[in-house]
Amino acid sequence: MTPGIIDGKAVAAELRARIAARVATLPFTPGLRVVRVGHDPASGVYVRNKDRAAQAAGLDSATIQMPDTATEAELLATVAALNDDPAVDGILVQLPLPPQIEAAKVLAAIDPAKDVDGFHAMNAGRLATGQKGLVPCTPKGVMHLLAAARTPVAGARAVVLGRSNIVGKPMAALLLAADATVTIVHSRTRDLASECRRAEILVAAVGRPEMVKGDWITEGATVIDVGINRLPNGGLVGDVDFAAARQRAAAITPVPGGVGPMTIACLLENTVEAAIARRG
Ligand SMILES: Nc1nc2c(c(=O)[nH]1)N[C@@H](CN(C=O)c1ccc(C(=O)N[C@@H](CCC(=O)O)C(=O)O)cc1)CN2
Repeated sequence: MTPGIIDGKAVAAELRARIAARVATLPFTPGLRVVRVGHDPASGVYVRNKDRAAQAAGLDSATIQMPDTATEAELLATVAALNDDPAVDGILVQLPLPPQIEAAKVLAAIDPAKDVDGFHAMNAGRLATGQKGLVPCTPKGVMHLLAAARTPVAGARAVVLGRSNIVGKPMAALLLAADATVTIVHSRTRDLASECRRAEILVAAVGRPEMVKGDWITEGATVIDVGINRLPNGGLVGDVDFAAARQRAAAITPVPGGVGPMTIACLLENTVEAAIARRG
């Protein structure tokens, strides 16, 4: 591992190996179903990678492909059938969905016990109130990366840039549960740069290419870049200006190869947790 660079691929590979070892000891095979609607190319890559990783870990995994023209009612009927299927422990509906389908309605229809994305309001509420539940994969992966980088979280000043239901809010809740002092900042925050400079842990999840500049980083901070932004030339960059930020950060995640691989590893972790909770 390059000093200061948090190798998400390596941490994810270790986690996937631990999960595979755990699955091998179970008296049942955890089942995962990923539902993809339409043909968004990036979603195609992510869904394929999820399926491969799940099968490699010994899960019973399959993708349900629905056409671009699928209606909300058809998707809800698919979710209902998966809710009722005893062989299925985890259900994930890949986002984004086509415009004719209201994502919130579909996510609310997933059985919270099978909601391996952790997006259902029941699981979000459990996380917010410190109860056990399924936790969204990307923020969960970030907590694993902080542990791997040996970044102390308890008592640390953590700043989360972004307030989405999928990353920003659950990220803040997890950091708070780990006793960090947490600030959420966003596009309407006054003087974002000064707020970020206060961070000992900075998590950028805003979806704007290289928005976080090198001089927003305090010397010795741990910087976690959740952004995956595709440039017109086909390259990928995060939300942080990596080259500049790494000069100041004690530890930083690259893009690609940082948080992304952890999202998939944590999906497997959630599926196994859901299976154990459901099947005893
Ligand atoms: N239902 C969900 N939909 C989406 C989620 C999610 O967690 N649940 N997150 C993203 C997409 N995503 C997983 O679904 C995801 C994105 C990126 C990666 C990843 O490993 N990225 C690589 C780069 C890959 C590339 O070249 O494009 C990396 O960062 O190294 C994994 C999963 C939106 N939808």
